[in-house]
Parts: sequence; C-alpha cells; structure tokens
Amino acid sequence: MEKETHKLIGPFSQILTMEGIKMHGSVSDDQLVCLENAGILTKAGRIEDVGNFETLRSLHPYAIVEQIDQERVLLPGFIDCHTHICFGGSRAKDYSLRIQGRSYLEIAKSGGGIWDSVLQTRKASIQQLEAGIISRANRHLHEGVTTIEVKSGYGLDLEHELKQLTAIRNANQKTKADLISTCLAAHLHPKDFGGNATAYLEFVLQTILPEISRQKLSNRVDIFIEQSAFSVEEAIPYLNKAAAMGFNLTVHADQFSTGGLKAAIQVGAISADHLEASGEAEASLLDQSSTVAVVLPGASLGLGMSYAPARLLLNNGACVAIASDWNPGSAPMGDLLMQAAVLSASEKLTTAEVFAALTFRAAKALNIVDKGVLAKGMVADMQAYPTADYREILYYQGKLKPAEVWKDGRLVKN
Ligand SMILES: N=CN[C@@H](CCC(=O)O)C(=O)O
Repeated sequence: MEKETHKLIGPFSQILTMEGIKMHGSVSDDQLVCLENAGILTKAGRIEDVGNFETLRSLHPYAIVEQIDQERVLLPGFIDCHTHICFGGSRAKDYSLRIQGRSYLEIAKSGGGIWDSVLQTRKASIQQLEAGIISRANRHLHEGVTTIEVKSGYGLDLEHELKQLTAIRNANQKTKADLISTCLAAHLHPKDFGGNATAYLEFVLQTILPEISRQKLSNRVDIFIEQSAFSVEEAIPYLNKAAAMGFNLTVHADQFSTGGLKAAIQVGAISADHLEASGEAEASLLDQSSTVAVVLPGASLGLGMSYAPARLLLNNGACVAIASDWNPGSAPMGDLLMQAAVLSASEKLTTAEVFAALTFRAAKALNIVDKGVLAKGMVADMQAYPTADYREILYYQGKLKPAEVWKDGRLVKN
C-alpha cells in the first residue's frame, strides 16, 4: 500500500531547495542549494526526500515515476502574503486620472480610491465576489503562486465584511490554491459610519471581530495606518485589543508617511507591509525585530512611486518578503514574479534574496512553517520553469512562467 503512494518526480536540470538560508538579512547566491539532475520524492502531498534523481530511484524502486523529459528548474511554489483580490468593480478611472498626473490621495478625496471599491464591493453578490477571487487565484496558481493571502476591507460594515470573508472561505473550497484570509475592516474610516475613527474601531472590535471569530472566518487582523486612514494613536489600542482576542496582527505601514512600521513592531505584528516611505531610521528598527518587512512593488508600479527600500531593509537585518498587493486600485496587475524581478533590478537584490522573499520568508509573514522550502516533511507545493539555469527566471523579468505547477504533490498545471 505504502509503495503505491510514493511518487518520484524528475529528473530536473536543477532543484533550488531554498533550504538552509537564514530568515533575516542579506543572502548571496552562493548560499542557494542547487541540486543538478535532481528528483523529489513525495507521499500524500508532502515531501519525503530530495536529491540526485538516479539515487532516489534506486533507493525507492517502488515509487511511481512522474518523468520530466525537458529541461526544468524546480522551485517551491510562491507565497503571495498580501493581496486584496476580493473586490467588486474596477478602478480604471482612477488609473487614467493618475497617469494624467493626479495623486492617489487626491483621487481618493474626490470620490475615487478605496471608498469607491467599497461601494462597488457592497453592491456585488457573494457569488460575484467568489467568482472574482477564484479567477484571480487560479491565474496566480497557473503562474506558480500556490498560497495566497486575501484581505477583506472593501466592506467596512458588519454585513459586507462578513460577505467578503465568507466569499474568501467559499472560494478556498473551489480553487486548488490555498487562501489565507485577513480581516481589514480597519482599511478606512467609512464615510457612512456615524462616529469618529476611534468609535469605528471600537465597533469593529465589539461587533465585527467577535462574529469573525465565532464563524472562524479569519484569525488575522490588519489596519491601514496612514494620514488618510488611521493614526498610530488610533491603531495601537485597536491592535492590542485584537491581539488580546486571539488575532494575529499585520499592518499597512509607511506607505506614504512613517510611523506605521514602528507601531507594528511595538504591538508585535507578524508583518509590516508597504514601507515605501521607510528610511534609515525605520530600517534600523527591524534589526532586532521578528516582524517581517513585506514590500509591495506592484503598488509602486501602479502608483508610479518609489519602491520600498528593500536593499536597505535587508542590509539592516530585516526578514524581507515580496508580495503583489493585487487590488483594484493601486496594484491591478497581479503579476508577482514580474514585480519581484523589476524590484530586484532597481533595488539590487540577489536572486537568492528574491526567491527567499517569495517563498519561506513570505511563509513567515503568514505564520506558515511547512511551506516555502523543498525538504522532508514540507508541503509539496512546487513549480518548474522551462530552463536549465535558474538565473533565467529573473533575467526574463517575469515573462518566463512555470511550465508545471504542483499543489500538495499533484500536478495542477502542465
Ligand atoms: N494602501 C492601502 N490599501 C491597498 C490599496 C487598496 C486600494 O487602493 O483599493 C494597498 O495595500 O495598496
């Protein structure tokens, strides 16, 4: 019986296991474990062994062989640890205004921005939201992204935050990608809430979060700390109370102005995301911190703004992850590999740093311990690129896509 459940996949020209690389700070490419003519043995969705293909074949003659006949480089599936792919409508109008020179915040003040997506998302049925999530998640899966965080935050009242999180839960049953939900009811102080920002956050704490816990819709809470959203003084008590209710914390921090990263570290957030406005002073805070610094080049591309200082953050010892921020406003593209490749050219990130940021460091941002590395016991989420040289993956700046993708050891794209 056991013999039938083992599967040996290979031979691969190269397998980058991502094993043995530290969680924090800079990484040079010579730290990458690159196995040549390699295979991977899986069983029941987990990795049993990784090594030379012929050696594995002789050690496990009973394994069913899934033969790879062409040149391929195998990597762990990517983990996109920050998205907003549950939304209704489009914000093409905002984009066209931005490329005419209007800023994100100006557009938000004049009726566009996040609030416009809130109105469009409230109008959408749960089925429409589900269909949108499934289609975006499947596109990501096709491009090698096997785990995807998905935020609410376009509902901003009890009914519609629950509708978004329920749509994410339903979509998770219908896509082969793994979806991890986050409650971002604190995305904005809603225009139609009859009270100030603090009163709104109290409402979220007393009404929305208990219901989310009761229905087990999410165990993660996020807040947007920014002049246009919530202040540090408003956010800290909110985050501390959410943590006391058992939620893991993540923060939208330092996108346009600073203060958010420091607050995220202070409350023990698992990650602080954005960081485009962070400088030397903020980067130095990450030296002794376990908070993951998640950079979002897709938002910089969508807004035509500077990238987060990923090189500086790594030089300061941060654990840096890269995510797509896929959303209808600031980051509509949703191509994680392309964004990471373009960021690496500007920020001078090594291939090892980019792949770490898309795999096991992104897993840390989601508190996941069994994904992002190809090693015994880990989930067999993997992707194979049609090349014999791993350096070509970033070289083609996102145009080289995986030819095969496996989720839980099963081929989901070929
Ligand atoms: N910055 C705040 N939230 C999103 C943008 C959402 C939107 O513009 O709709 C982000 O992560 O970029």
